[in-house]
Amino acid sequence: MTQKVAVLGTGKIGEALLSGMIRGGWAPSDLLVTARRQERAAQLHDRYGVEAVSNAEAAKSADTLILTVKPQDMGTLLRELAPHVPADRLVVSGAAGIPTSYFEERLAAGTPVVRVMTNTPALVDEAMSVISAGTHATAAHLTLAEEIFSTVGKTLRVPESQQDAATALSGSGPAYFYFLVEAMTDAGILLGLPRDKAHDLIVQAAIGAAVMLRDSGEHPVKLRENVTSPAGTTINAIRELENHGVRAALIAALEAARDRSRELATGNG
Ligand SMILES: NC(=O)C1=CN([C@@H]2O[C@H](COP(=O)(O)OP(=O)(O)OC[C@H]3O[C@@H](n4cnc5c(N)ncnc54)[C@H](O)[C@@H]3O)[C@@H](O)[C@H]2O)C=CC1
Ligand SMILES: O=C(O)[C@@H]1CCC=N1
Repeated sequence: MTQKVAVLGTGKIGEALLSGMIRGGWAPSDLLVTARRQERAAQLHDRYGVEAVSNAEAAKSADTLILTVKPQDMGTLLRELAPHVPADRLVVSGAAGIPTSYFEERLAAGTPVVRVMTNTPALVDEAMSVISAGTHATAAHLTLAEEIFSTVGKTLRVPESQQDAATALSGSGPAYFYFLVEAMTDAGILLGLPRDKAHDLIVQAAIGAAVMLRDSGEHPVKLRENVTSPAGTTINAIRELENHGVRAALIAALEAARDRSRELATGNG
């Protein structure tokens, strides 16, 4: 049976997923989108050939509803959707923080809900999408969610109790790397390099390091030791990183992101 999938609230994440699904072989005629503004709906239709409909229409005609609005907009969207969503629809939430119970309380009894935390590298098919089942989601629902999100990268199943931590690590994760690249590019300027060259050097170092982390099978400590020559340059930099508490700062930063994800649990955070 053909699955009809609707993406509701098609912003950055929703569009990344939509384009990935189409690249992954989903027919635009099996996809629906909703958007708040008419111009956005028209833009999505022009770009991807998908039909843009109202939220109520999507709830009636799609088998799977993927909700990609901001956590703060989820309550409003659910109030709009609730009267129109039959209990056999699979509801997939892409929102940070909001637990599956939030949806289960607001939709028809027995509605299967799957919670997914993806990240923006979905735009280049390098996402990590972390997937958890709600009370009524079956193995088949999880498999379908994996099929959908695997069009934009890797997927990983975790118990829902680990979703806030996953959000702090991989949902927000790309931002930390961009922040580091920005800071190290500034360092390059301090050391006298032109900004564009400093940027290229750091980005290629990041790509090289990322590929080695993924493909070498070595522990990150070993990879770092291989760069760190006795009485060499790297150990001087590492000492400064430790002196400035960068490890502790990162642990505190991710703990703060995890706490914020918990706060968003009401959807009104
Ligand atoms: N940006 C990121 O890196 C990540 C975001 N997320 C989650 O994805 C969700 C979306 O985030 P973004 O794509 O960054 O936000 P966004 O603001 O780009 O997209 C949300 C879209 O929802 C639309 N919208 C809001 N209420 C609506 C309604 N009632 N009906 C139809 N459309 C409606 C907005 O107009 C907007 O286009 C959030 O819940 C966020 O927690 C998850 C992983 C990473
Ligand atoms: O900052 C946020 O709330 C979203 C969720 C994970 C990444 N961006």
